Amino acid sequence: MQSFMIKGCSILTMVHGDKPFVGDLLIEGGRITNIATSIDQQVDTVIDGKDMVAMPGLINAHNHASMSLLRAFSDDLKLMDWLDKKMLPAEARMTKEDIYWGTMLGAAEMIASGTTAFADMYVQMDAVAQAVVDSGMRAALTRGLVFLEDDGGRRMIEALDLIDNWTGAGNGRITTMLGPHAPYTCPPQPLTEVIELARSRRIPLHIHLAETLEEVEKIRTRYHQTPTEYLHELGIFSDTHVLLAHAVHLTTDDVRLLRGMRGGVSHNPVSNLKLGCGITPVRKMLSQGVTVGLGTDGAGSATTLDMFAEVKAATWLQKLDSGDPTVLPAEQALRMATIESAKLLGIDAEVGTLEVGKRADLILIDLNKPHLWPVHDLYSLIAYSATGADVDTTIVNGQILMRKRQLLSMSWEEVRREALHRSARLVEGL
Ligand SMILES: N[C@@H](CCSC[C@H]1O[C@@H](n2cnc3c(=O)[nH]cnc32)[C@H](O)[C@@H]1O)C(=O)O
Ligand SMILES: [Zn+2]
Repeated sequence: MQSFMIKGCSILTMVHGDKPFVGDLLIEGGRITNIATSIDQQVDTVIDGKDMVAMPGLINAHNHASMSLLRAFSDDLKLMDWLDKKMLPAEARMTKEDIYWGTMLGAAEMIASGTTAFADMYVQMDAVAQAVVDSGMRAALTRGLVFLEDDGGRRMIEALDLIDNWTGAGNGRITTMLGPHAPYTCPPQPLTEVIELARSRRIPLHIHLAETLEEVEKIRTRYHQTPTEYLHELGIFSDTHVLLAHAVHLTTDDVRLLRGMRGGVSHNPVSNLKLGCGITPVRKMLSQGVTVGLGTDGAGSATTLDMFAEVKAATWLQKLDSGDPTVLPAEQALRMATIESAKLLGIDAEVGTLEVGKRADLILIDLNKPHLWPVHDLYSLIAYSATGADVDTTIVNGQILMRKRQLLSMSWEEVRREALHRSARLVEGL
């Protein structure tokens, strides 16, 4: 594995309390081995960090990467119409190869916009995992489990196959979870079985929660509970690491049920805004000590996987909701997109900050642009002015996946061609 040094860049470690400074970063054997104002050491490659900001790669805590094939195909619909009338019929046509190339398209977009790791819930997970290995990204993968009809246990078998066959693949870049899809697609009995299995095998869980008012009504009619109470009563928060996606419609009492939980919430503000879902009670969650990270959801709904957009939307929404521009300041919003999301994926010991000993998952942002000049407060500049297109270099596990905006782990021409003809077939007539 190559050793290399990034010289003379502004460094945002994203370690709480660290101040930005100009210095060098040394990467050897896939890990960060030194960070200092000046490092004198022979390396294979030196990257000039002039006008660059180095920071941890962004971590997308909730995605369905392969849905990138369905980007901009059915926007401006209600969530349940979008899902039932458009997504599910298109997804029913997806082959393993479609899902591989859809995930490659998602990975291309993520790498090109500075995301180094993501949590994904989908089907045909061998194809997703292979795309993660090939693209060089890091991912926490789940086979989504919908229990609306008897499938003879097929989905569960696939979920466990993913865990048995792919955990640790790609030099440890792949981790796995169990993914009961949502309270409205998982009745009590199978959901209890999944929770028990997760507890006994110490497997983390990934589940959608309380995304729409429609869901809240459905669960109230069926079980006379809120979606959060439903999960709580089945014991989901007692011992297991749980990644909750959305968690928009939570009462104050619901938020209290999350206190002390392992894992936390992936807040997906762009998707919530676009689908008109509501405003997630992020401030209440934070005040109860709940970990809140950021995610995009699939490009089929969010239409973009650019985590810089999530950072902006997250902080703006809380400022608007509270009428107080001091809440969720830039630095905190950026921490949500890095180390807090890393905690949700259970990989914060390895990534999420720039620290000696951690895996080298980092990005360089090019400041030599009119909208990123001059530099006063770097956190503000990155949170409020930068977009994914300003990322110059993306590194995962010490491997350079994009340099000077050229994707290196895949052929963009090939991904582009495959995505085009496959997506056309998926949506034909829908
Ligand atoms: N349909 C599969 C399970 C797939 S899990 C992932 C599912 O999540 C769906 N999905 C994507 N975004 C959202 C969302 O925001 N809320 C709810 N479901 C979503 C997506 O369309 C996909 O079908 C089965 O029956 O085996
Ligand atoms: Zn989702």
